[in-house]
Amino acid sequence: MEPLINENQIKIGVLALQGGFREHVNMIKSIKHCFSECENKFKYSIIVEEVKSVSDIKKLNPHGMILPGGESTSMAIIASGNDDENIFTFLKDYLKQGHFIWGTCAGSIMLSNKVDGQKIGGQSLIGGLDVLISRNYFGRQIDSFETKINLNLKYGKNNNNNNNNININSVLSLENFEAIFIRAPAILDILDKENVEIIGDFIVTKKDGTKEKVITAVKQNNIIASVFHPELTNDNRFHKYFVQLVLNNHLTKINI
Ligand SMILES: NC(=O)CC[C@H](N)C(=O)O
Repeated sequence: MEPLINENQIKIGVLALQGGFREHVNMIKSIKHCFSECENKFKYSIIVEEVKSVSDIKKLNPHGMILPGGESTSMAIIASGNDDENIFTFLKDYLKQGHFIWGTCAGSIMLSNKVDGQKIGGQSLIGGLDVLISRNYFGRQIDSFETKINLNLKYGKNNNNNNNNININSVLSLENFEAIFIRAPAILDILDKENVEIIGDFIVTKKDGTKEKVITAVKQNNIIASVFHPELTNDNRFHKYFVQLVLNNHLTKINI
């Protein structure tokens, strides 16, 4: 018998090769439901699963994916050592199909087109995000820190369907968001100024007392990157924002 398919579901896959994937799964689980912003509000339940291989991803068929923090070099090695298809290659295609991917910390490095401080000999990347990222900008593990930052989470310009009532220009402003930086990267340069939107930055006081503005979160169409770890706090608003983006994108695709 065919399994019953619940149409009102949004499925999120969390890449579980290495690093802080469980925390993301728990954060998404804490959301439970999201709602379409169309005239007839539909309630969607949220399914989240760890995925370790291309066949896991194909089986789940997620509407959106999260790449956790950890160690981007280790994840690249694990991804290429699998007998299965290479996950990074698969995720490049997944992005091209217009699905959303959110990378946190190591995840944001893997999504970047240009990486400063790569391991010797280079490291394989998924790419797609047109920024220059510095892999260990804030130093070593011992230099990890927490701070409050402001975020302006944008719903974006990648919506060409006017039939739904999603307000694509709306911005969710989060003040004093607890941001945890662990061997964190920083986005040093935006290479495609037209398409990459800055959704988070803050002023760092460097060891010599000078101040510098660093970019901590960006959006480029269906790619979200944050260099800090919202999954390690008790605040699920960034995760809610991501789920809402994924749902809006899904509604655009099915033309609601
Ligand atoms: N917490 C993290 O994800 C650190 C990322 C690490 N700097 C890397 O290169 O992968």
